[in-house]
Amino acid sequence: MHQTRERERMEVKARAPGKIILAGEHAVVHRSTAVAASIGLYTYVSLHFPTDSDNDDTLKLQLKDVALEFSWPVGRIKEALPELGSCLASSPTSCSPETIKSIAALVEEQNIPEAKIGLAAGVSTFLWLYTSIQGYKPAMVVVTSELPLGSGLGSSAAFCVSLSAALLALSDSVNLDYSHQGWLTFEESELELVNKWAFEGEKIIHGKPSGIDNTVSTYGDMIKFRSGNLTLIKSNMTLKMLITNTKVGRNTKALVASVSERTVRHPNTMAAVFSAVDSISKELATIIQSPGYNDLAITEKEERLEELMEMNQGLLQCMGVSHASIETVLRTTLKYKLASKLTGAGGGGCVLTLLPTLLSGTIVDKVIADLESCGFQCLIAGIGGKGLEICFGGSS
Ligand SMILES: Nc1ncnc2c1ncn2[C@@H]1O[C@H](COP(=O)(O)OP(=O)(O)O)[C@@H](O)[C@H]1O
Ligand SMILES: C[C@@](O)(CCOP(=O)(O)O)CC(=O)O
Ligand SMILES: [Mg+2]
Repeated sequence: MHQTRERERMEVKARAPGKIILAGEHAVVHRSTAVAASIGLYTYVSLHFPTDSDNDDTLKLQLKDVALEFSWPVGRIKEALPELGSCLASSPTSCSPETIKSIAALVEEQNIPEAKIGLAAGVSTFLWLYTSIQGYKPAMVVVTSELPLGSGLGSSAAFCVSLSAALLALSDSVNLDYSHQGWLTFEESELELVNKWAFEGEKIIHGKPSGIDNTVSTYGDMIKFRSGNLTLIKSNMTLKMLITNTKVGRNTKALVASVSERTVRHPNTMAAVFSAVDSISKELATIIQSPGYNDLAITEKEERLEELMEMNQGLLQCMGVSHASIETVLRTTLKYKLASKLTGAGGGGCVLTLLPTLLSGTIVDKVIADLESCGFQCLIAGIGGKGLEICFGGSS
């Protein structure tokens, strides 16, 4: 009882990282192996409940990056979603098609500008996760992100993971030390619960997610992932990747669906493509984990990785998810003998380029200048860092 009162006065902030997929995107949806690493760019979700004296009966959502604010009277949510609100936070369930429709009506009432309509899926996911975990309770939720949205760096998963974590942190389903100062990590069983809810959220945004993005965002580091199972990868080499954002917008759900449609049309051929990707991911994981004793061995490992990235890119092209802007990045980096592949869903979005250890800084600067002269945006992010963390603040 005391804990419940304490919780009501808390503010919680959760942060979850984005990711890069080193090999295996799309094929991982069709049960092939993929390798992903978290990156040092985060989405932050803060949550607090109004006090009785605030006399506020609305659920508010602020999406700072896109300058949008939403507000629903909790009575309206209860009326539209009477089947939710029983707060079974400890047992994640899927959102039924009927509930999706009712949620869509609540989102439509908010009149999202046409140019930002891609956000509707994120707002629907928010309403689903919020009501399932916290019920019909007034609150203020604020979201900010260092990740570009809809660019292949897993902003949707970072959103689902940080949101699920903040909601669970102030629920009965987890037992946390609210007096802890600074960032705190969840226990294994709590991470598992967050990851399951985040996966249910990703289903609303991706349609048919593999679960790799929410898993790497939850646990951090580098992982090998296949059919819902993860293996932690202990990297034995320093991997430096240049990330180029083509800034061509695209939508993961549509791209995942287009690969599935191609698979229905050419089942045997696509099975061979997915199987080749599976081998690429496994080989890539083996190389990253194998010891590299000296510069020669490291250069050899990097050359193998480059070849695998090129082969993976070719197979992604076979799946129909490359794009003219991605091809421009590939051509540009090839001028400097550097290998690249798209990362995430493709169709625009981000491209990875391996920067070998012995590559001079001058060349890196030249490639970046060349890519940026095409209108692209380059960044070098830390790979394989922390996963989900939370932090308490507020009036206690
Ligand atoms: N910070 C955020 N605020 C609001 N919605 C978000 C945020 N991050 C992600 N989303 C949702 O996720 C969608 C992008 O997901 P997706 O197409 O899978 O691309 P990616 O995961 O590569 O960024 C956005 O259109 C939006 O609906
Ligand atoms: C294409 C896919 O493999 C990764 C999608 O990543 P992103 O949403 O583009 O960051 C889909 C998935 O695994 O759920
Ligand atoms: Mg996504």
